[in-house]
Amino acid sequence: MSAAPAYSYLGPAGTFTEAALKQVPEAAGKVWHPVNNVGEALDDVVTGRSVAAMIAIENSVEGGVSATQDALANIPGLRIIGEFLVTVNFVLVARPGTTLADVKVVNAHPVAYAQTHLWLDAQLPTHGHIPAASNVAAAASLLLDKTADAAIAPPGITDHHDLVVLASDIGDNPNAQTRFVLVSRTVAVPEKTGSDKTSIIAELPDDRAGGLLDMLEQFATRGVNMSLLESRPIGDAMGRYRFVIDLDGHILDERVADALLGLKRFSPNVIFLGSYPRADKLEIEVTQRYGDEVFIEARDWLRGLISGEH
Ligand SMILES: O=C(O)C(=O)Cc1ccccc1
Repeated sequence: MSAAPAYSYLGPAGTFTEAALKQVPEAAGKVWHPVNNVGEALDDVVTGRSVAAMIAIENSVEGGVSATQDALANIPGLRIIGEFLVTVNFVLVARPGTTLADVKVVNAHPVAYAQTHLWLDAQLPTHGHIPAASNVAAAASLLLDKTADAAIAPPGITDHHDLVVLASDIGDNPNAQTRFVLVSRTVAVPEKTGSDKTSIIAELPDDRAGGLLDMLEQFATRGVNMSLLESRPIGDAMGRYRFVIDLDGHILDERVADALLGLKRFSPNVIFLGSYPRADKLEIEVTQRYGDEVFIEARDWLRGLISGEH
């Protein structure tokens, strides 16, 4: 383990991931490791090179970041300890002297590319695409070789590199946001704050009618709202999927704990990724029927019946 606590993030400096890490007060003044991909970031956490890694997990335009969801499903011993939102917009940059008419090939991170395709299709209908490891790596590549003529990058990129902006605000959705999570090694869950989220990944026991409904019912009957439900192929055979789920609430909320117990009773694999404070600070309100007291009273009632107290 490294001497000073370090934090890993998708680099180089200037990425949206770095902007997310800047929102973490505990990371201020610590060593920050720029890495090339999610796997490397999580490997730093597993090996203890870093205490935590910031990784993109979902964006408001494209949905879940599949590389992140798959890595969290496959690497044991990790916990999400926080989430952070970054508003993302993009510029098209090029080497000085390039004009928009010169652009034949665009270097871009696949997620950024997917979020700018309306603009690209309209303005550069015949362009080619070279994928990059990050938004800043895309821009930096322009100064390394001439395989691409332009790159999609965060607006602040010209502070880091001698490039010119050919077009600004090229994102398809001006309000696009990306959700990042801070991931550490498995730790005890933090206290609940009243504004929490719980992330899990679960598999179904077999391929029979109503299996997914069985899973969803665990949450519905306990008043637990889902804010994300996505399927990802397990990868071992065609047609086998796991479900990536975000729940409103904390594992220390009785209704969430009870729903997880219900799920665990029939799912062959429930991965608990963590309960952590929400980025949107939304207070989770539940009707009295799903409050902690009602679950506790019901358990006491059952104990009373068994012990003969009432
Ligand atoms: O953090 C970055 O800048 C990245 O390259 C990943 C990314 C890509 C697109 C939107 C948000 C994050």
